[in-house]
Amino acid sequence: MTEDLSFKNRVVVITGAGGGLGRVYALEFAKRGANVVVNDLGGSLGGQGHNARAADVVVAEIKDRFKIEAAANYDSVTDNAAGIVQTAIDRFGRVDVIINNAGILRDSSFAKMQDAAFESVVDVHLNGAYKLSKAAWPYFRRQNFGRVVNTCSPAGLYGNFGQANYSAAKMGLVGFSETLAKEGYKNNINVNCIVPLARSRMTESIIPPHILKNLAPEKIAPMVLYLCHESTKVTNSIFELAAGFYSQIRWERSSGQIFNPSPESFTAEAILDKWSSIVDYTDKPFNKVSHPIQLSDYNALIAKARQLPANSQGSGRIESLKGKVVIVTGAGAGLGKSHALSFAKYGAKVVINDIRDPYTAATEIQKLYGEDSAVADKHDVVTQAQEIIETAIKHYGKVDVLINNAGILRDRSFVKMTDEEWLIVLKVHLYSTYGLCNAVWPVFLKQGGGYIINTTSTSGIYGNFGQANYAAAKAAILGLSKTLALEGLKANIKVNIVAPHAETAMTKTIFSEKELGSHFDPSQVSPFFVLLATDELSKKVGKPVTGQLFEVGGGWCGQTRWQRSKGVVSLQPSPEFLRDNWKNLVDFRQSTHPTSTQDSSMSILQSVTQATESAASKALFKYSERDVILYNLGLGCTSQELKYCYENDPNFQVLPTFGVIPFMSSGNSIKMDSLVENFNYAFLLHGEQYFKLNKFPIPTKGKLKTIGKPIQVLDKGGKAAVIIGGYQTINAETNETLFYNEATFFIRGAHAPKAKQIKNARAKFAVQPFKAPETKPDFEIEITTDINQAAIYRLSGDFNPLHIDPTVAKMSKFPRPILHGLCTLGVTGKVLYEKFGQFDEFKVRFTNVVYPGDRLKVKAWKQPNGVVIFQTFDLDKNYVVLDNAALKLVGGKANL
Ligand SMILES: CCCCCCC[C@@H](O)CC(=O)SCCNC(=O)CCNC(=O)[C@H](O)C(C)(C)COP(=O)(O)OP(=O)(O)OC[C@H]1O[C@@H](n2cnc3c(N)ncnc32)[C@H](O)[C@@H]1OP(=O)(O)O
Repeated sequence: MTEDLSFKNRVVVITGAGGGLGRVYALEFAKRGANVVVNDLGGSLGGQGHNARAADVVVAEIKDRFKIEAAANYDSVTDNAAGIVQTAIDRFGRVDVIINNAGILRDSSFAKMQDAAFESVVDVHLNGAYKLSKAAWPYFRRQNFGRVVNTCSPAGLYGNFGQANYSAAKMGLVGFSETLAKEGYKNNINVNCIVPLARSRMTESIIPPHILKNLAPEKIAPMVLYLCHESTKVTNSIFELAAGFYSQIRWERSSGQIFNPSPESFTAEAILDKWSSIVDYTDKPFNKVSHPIQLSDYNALIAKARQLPANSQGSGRIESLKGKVVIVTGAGAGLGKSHALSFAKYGAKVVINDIRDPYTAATEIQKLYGEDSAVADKHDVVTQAQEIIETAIKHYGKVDVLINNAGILRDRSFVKMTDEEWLIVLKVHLYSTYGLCNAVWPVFLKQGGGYIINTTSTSGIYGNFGQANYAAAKAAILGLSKTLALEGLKANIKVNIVAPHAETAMTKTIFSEKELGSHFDPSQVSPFFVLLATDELSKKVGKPVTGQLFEVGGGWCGQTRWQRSKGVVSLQPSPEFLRDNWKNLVDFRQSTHPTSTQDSSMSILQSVTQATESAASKALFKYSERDVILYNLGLGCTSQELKYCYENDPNFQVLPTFGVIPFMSSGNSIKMDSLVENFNYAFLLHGEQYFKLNKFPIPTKGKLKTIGKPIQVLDKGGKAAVIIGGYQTINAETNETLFYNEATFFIRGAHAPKAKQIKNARAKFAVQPFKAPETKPDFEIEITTDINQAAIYRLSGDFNPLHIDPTVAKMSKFPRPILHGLCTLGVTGKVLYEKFGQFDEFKVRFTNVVYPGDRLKVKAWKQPNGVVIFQTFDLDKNYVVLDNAALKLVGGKANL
């Protein structure tokens, strides 16, 4: 199919269209025949100022280039969203598409975040999108057609340091969109979310320039156009995209664990005992792993749960809550009261906050657990967060745990929802959660840690008819919490999120007839909250449990995470490309589970780099004397060594380790991301290298071709996956084989499932063990690497930013850029070649990281049959960096 998707006679409203993404969308829609309302307030990135020019310039450009009418609008989405839609109606008589794109940033660490920075960002992104959608909705319903694209961000899905406000707003848009999609379905109103990473005013300040250059807004527009076309049926979906990479992202819910729900044995200890099963994503007899758009079938789960015998309590007792101070908001009744009672049972002191009656619950707890066990607090969570924290400090001198539980419902279909109903629900759930977290944060920082458990809802995760306000607020809490978890990690503050399923006064209106009275009791939820606030949980898991989302109720406990399709890449994308490749785009068979903004962004950019390189690798590897000199310089050769640096020297030559260079340009004939799960280029390290030279000296120029294939794919206990590629390099003109390489890549955090593991035969020398003897070496030499060594070496073809870019190095968990493994190999190879002469086989294991500037010591031991075992040691770091290493001299002769 090649036919162009036309937008003739369609009217498209785009907010923030004076520049960046919005402008490119506007131009693309207009190019395809749409009348566009270019809305731009003309404000600065921080949201101040007013300047009509930005929208005018785009309108003029549209008219000039495409000879079609467009209209400028300068209203703010927060103050007059209806005015923006009105411009469409006044100028073009209808509105078909709205793109909620306008945004501002007010980044700051959570410790320093001001209320105004939180509120203004939520206001523009979330409330603005609500108001514009609300204004367009009646038109969409009447004409039985509408398309909405809301702009989310990786910061919303995964959290991002310094962006608590932005994460909340952007994730809020996900819950909001899911709800609108459900409500709009029967009127042919499609609502989707895009999660772009694009070059814009916003990203320019936070993404390194070499990455930015791939992030053109032109690569995002095709998806927006495709989603808005009348022939596109896609709705209620989320798409992550950048730089020509397009994928779908959806929720994945673990099969979880069922327990007998009766309070006698459904305890925090019982849950702790089965923790690994709760976070296990394999099918179980009672439940399958799922990719839902709604809550679990709790009726079926509780029916099965009730059949179970009493739960095992395991061997671990929970002691860490004794004397801890726990604030529970909305604790006068329902879930909050149940949480408070559960904490008190474990020896904690509870602050019972409730705006109506905190006293009855507090008295009940005091009667059970003593006068000092509870204190009532009647402050308003929306306006008196600070006072609530102070109640705890005044009575108990500290706060250890904050449970944000207070909530209200104002359910109403979107078409009827009033602005008051929207705002009050956001205030009670989202603004109060923010406010309380913000008020307790300095207390936790001072105390050296703390626990926050925020309450979300399945409506927030999946959206729910009639709950646009509640879904938006609860999803926003999710985004907020993910950022808090990231920011809190170093300070020992753990933040988790639970979507409870329980029948309370608040939820009475939304439970179906069938469910009411089926005893989804709060006691089936509270032990889970208790466990999340214990030290025992992280101790058992072996790392901090934080930033996680759980669904709990009726005796069932599960975890929910993001799953991303493998996606498709196009270097010259178009809406038609997406239409024609849609099946592949939404194919989840080779999915990943990104967990952080860095993780997600790096793997996207890697997919694009691979595709680019793969296109390039179809070409020849051509090299000249210039490339030879550059390679030799990259290994530290100097102008004192003319045979390596001057093409007219009679002995001009390339060092023999050049045999590892040509294969790098074809490395992407092996698609690493499809061989292992959770592949992330940022966590790839070169593990080992073997090569064989069939021709020496190596010609100083040539045209070569390399064909690579995976020969082994291994799993290292879930901690890493290893891919070993075999690469044959031939002279493209004579077909003569020049080199054979086996490269081992060690990918931290990846996993090779059984079905994908391969174990084909390897070269004999490559797998032979070569332990460094304990005897005195036959040869040793010190080499000082240059501080610029990686900067020069990369020009020979390995442009992995890990070796030059401090930001990428940090993402990969190194303090600064590291040296290429093959550079350490080459530096070592040079001194051994000069000492022992020509070799034809060579292998090493990279055992530790070398930093440019490090001093190295190479030691070598001559063996029978012309083998030389060697080892390279980093004198600055005091560790071995090349081990299990040997070379085989040509003809078995050594120059010793
Ligand atoms: C062609 C196109 C693609 C181009 C890509 C270009 C990529 C380059 O730009 C990237 C680079 O140059 S990175 C720089 C060079 N490499 C390094 O610095 C890595 C140094 N090594 C390490 O840090 C650790 O050894 C480390 C982290 C690798 C392993 O350490 P640990 O996690 O402590 O492992 P350990 O517990 O000791 O062992 C676990 C299992 O893994 C095996 N193993 C260990 N080191 C290995 C290594 N270096 N290579 C391969 N396998 C290795 C162990 O044998 C063990 O396996 P098993 O469990 O089966 O016994």
